[in-house]
Amino acid sequence: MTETPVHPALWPAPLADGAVDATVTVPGSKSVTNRGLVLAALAAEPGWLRRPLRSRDTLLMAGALRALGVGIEEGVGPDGSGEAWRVIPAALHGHATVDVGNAGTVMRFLPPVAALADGPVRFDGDPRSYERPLTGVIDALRALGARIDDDGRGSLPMTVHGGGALDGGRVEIDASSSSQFVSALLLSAPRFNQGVEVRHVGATLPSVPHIRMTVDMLRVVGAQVDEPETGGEPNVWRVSPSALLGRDLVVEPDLSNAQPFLAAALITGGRVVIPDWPERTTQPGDQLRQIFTEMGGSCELTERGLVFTGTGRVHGIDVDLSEVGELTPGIAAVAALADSPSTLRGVAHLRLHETDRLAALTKEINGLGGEVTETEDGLHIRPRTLHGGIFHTYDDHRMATAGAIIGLAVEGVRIENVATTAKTLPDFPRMWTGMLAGN
Ligand SMILES: O=C(O)C1=C[C@@H](OP(=O)(O)O)[C@@H](O)[C@H](O)C1
Ligand SMILES: C=C(OP(=O)(O)O)C(=O)O
Repeated sequence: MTETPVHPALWPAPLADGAVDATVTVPGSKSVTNRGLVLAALAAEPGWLRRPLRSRDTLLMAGALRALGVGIEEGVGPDGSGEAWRVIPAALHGHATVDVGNAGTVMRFLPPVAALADGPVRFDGDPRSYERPLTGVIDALRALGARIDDDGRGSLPMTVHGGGALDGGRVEIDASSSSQFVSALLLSAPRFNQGVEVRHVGATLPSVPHIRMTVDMLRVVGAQVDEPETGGEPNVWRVSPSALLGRDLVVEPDLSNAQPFLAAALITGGRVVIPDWPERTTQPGDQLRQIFTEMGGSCELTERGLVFTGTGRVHGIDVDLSEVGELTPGIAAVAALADSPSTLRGVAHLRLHETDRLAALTKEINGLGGEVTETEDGLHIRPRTLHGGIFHTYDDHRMATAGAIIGLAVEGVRIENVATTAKTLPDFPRMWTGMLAGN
């Protein structure tokens, strides 16, 4: 978290005037869309990405790949249904510039791709991107044969001097500050001359389901991956060199972006249906079924999608969120409205996300009269009667949606810069008012 920003745009978060009852169609997953784009760009033949998320993070990814020479065209999928991107791989060229914005997936997943380009690729982004950890990727790529000029900072801005190919091989990294370091190396590894063996040597590893998502998606495009969860050595992933297939991939709804809508049902004692909730998924948001059930709701996976129902009673929770860190802001918001205290653990690395999320949540919930304290690796939240006020977002999409959740139950909450939700959910304000209108 940097200094409290001054922003003219204050969005009055709507107060719920009863139990919500709505069906909310949630756009595609950011994490799946950006992995899908990278894998399709590295494939040996064209592929399709259907129902991709179109938000700041994914448009930055598409724009960067186009700058490297990849064709990404608008179209309908091969079966004629649904919006789609057709991805046409090409020889990756250098002398390009990549704007990462504040997208972790772009700033981590693309430097290995740039190492395969045939010239320099300059990476730059929002001021916050300079502060987010990147050394794991930079050091690993150097060890695998890449030349990177970062002026010794270990962070953005930097230039990757693509050599047209990369040796690859064995590398040790400390991914305790971001699972995306591991995902980044694995995603491009089929194109490294020797593939890769990544060994994580740090004390902790956050967001493991996101690494599982990387492995699953690599396998879908034909890559051979050895990994801990299917009998491999703990903390070691191996990807063999191979050509990748061009696939027709349908992107699942973003389950982490379903969170505020599920929270609305939980808090108001209402019901929200999320169509197309996958039966099996590596998305961490799937764990909301369990977490929000423990906090007082109930859910059922039906043909219509996930039906989530609340009673209006919300319980506190003691939970380790290390696997699902990106759900923390929404869970903290619900916990602030609960009937008992909560402890959220295992998420120290959130201090280096879009903003310092632990500091930001503490400051903003306490600014509304709450009692949140930071612990070494999370938050302790004692519910208090909250009052209205400005909820600052620090350019963090999940801070904005967390404020909206609180605003359902607390009159007079105004969200500063709700437009920051465009990072992953550009239509959030309209979707939110639509849900409250019962659409
Ligand atoms: O690989 C991914 O798509 C993501 C991994 C996680 O990052 P960290 O491991 O840095 O928490 C998650 O928080 C982020 O929203 C998306
Ligand atoms: C941490 C997040 O994003 P990023 O991909 O930028 O790391 C997030 O979406 O909560």
